[in-house]
Amino acid sequence: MCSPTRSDMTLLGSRGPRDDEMLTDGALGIVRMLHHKFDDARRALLLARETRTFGPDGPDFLPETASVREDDTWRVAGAGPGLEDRRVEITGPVDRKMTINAMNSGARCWLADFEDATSPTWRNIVDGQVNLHDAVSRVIEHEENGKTYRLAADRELATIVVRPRGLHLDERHVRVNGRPVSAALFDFGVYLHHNAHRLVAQGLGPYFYLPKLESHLEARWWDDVFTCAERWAGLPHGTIRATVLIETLPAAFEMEEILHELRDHAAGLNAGRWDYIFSTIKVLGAERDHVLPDRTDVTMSVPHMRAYTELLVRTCHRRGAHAIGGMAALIPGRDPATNERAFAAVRADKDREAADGFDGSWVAHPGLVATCDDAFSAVLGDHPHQLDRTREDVDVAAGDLLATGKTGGAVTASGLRTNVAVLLGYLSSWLEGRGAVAINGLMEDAATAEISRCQIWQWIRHEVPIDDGGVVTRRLVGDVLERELIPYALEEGIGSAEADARTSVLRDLVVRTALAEDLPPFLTSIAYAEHLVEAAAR
Ligand SMILES: CC(=O)SCCNC(=O)CCNC(=O)[C@H](O)C(C)(C)COP(=O)(O)OP(=O)(O)OC[C@H]1O[C@@H](n2cnc3c(N)ncnc32)[C@H](O)[C@@H]1OP(=O)(O)O
Ligand SMILES: O=CC(=O)O
Ligand SMILES: [Mg+2]
Repeated sequence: MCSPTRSDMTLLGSRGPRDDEMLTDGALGIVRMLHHKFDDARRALLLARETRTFGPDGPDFLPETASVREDDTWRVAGAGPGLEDRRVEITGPVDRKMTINAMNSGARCWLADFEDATSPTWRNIVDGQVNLHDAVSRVIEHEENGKTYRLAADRELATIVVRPRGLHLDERHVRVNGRPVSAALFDFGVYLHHNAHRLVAQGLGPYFYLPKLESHLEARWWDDVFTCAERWAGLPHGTIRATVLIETLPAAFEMEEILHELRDHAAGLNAGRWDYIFSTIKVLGAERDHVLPDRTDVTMSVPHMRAYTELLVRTCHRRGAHAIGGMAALIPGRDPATNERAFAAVRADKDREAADGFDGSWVAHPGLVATCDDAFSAVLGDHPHQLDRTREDVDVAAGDLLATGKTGGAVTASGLRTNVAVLLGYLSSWLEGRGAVAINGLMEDAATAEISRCQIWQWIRHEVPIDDGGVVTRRLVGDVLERELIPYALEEGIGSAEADARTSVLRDLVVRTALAEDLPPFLTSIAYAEHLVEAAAR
């Protein structure tokens, strides 16, 4: 095991008032140890993602792991204490006010998000750890607009499930021998160090959501990380519990294997629908037969999305794991009529999931907790889950997961304009440090922005005809982009240096990530390196 001294470690980010409490020798010691033990393997896994190829029809179930799928005898560890009933989970960034609001929301769990909902500025990341530590210690407070926020004494608080950043992201403000550490290991290690023992003493545990996995080998990597971190921290094996997001197309073909690799630590799987659509376009996008219509037409009831969620429930329940549903993006706002439609749409989404056998689901806003709770309670009653519904009726073949051609819908001029507008709106907010934002009554985050970007790329690549008689070309998108940039220029003052600077950053990011010949794997990797990293860490 590596020594906890950290003479080879450098911190390059700005200092906040409470950093000394978070960036302690103990916290950095575990990050450094994990870096030495696991970062080469992480980089090898990322390389394997780049070089992985699929057959002409796309991914398939792996022949070499058939025995894992066929073996009926193994089960996962399942829910840890405090995770037995997950009928409603709220998600959100680790911002101080939202931490308190999420904990108090009445949801059973809170997905505390360093990933899709967080813009990973160094300050957001370290302050997020401060907020989590204060929340776990039950001392968190916040003042805003004359209101004091504190944890409710009169109701059960949400169980915290932390989502570290994905394997593809570096944390450039922390270096070991000059090399950035993995953002995932940083988020995981610092949280575990500061909170695991206190959580266990509270009758809970260190719980994690694992985002954007692409193979069971990545699950094996995480399992090794957990086992090593448990030993380092003096926690019994299996104290850590993970819920894996099945949110990439290749992972949908390896759900069983992912659970098997993590079986001593696995609590469940989640149907991360937005990244799943993004990944589907990324993996199949070069094939004309797989062109997807406007985002609004890629609903959860189209055949390939349905196959994915049905298989997820069946796989989970066969192995004793919770199946957690995904995010309906509609959120309440100020207009009562719009709200009524949003509540009805979210209710229908949660009703469908509950009827399909999911054990709980996600909401993006405290105003939707009751809607999700009602939908699941109507099916679960007093039972904490429905693991006994084994869904043996489900029979999903590879072709069902790849049946994008049966999606229906259309590519429209309005869908194209929306994709450009959402991408700009999201990027603009992300660059200012907000990783989730409401646009036109919908929650937008890194995953939904990725869909917009990839759809633009896919439609250009295939010169897809649109409803106004035209065809999507780079030139057409360029025109739409210039029109959609006007509000940003107006905000700064047309012709001003600020307007030029803002629009040129946004334009450049869209051009390089959506209009490029080859689709870059992640928008956030490019934008992070160029725009979020503080000067000292570039
Ligand atoms: C694809 C995926 O990965 S989904 C998961 C990742 N995405 C997310 O987690 C998004 C979560 N949702 C959000 O971040 C927010 O709801 C947003 C940004 C979309 C909208 O936030 P706002 O514009 O602040 O909404 P709104 O003004 O209606 O909020 C009302 C109150 O609810 C709070 N609130 C809203 N959403 C949340 C949330 N998810 N968690 C906790 N509190 C919340 C606000 O802080 C505000 O509190 P206040 O009244 O005390 O000031
Ligand atoms: O993380 C969730 C998703 O839908 O993406
Ligand atoms: Mg996601």
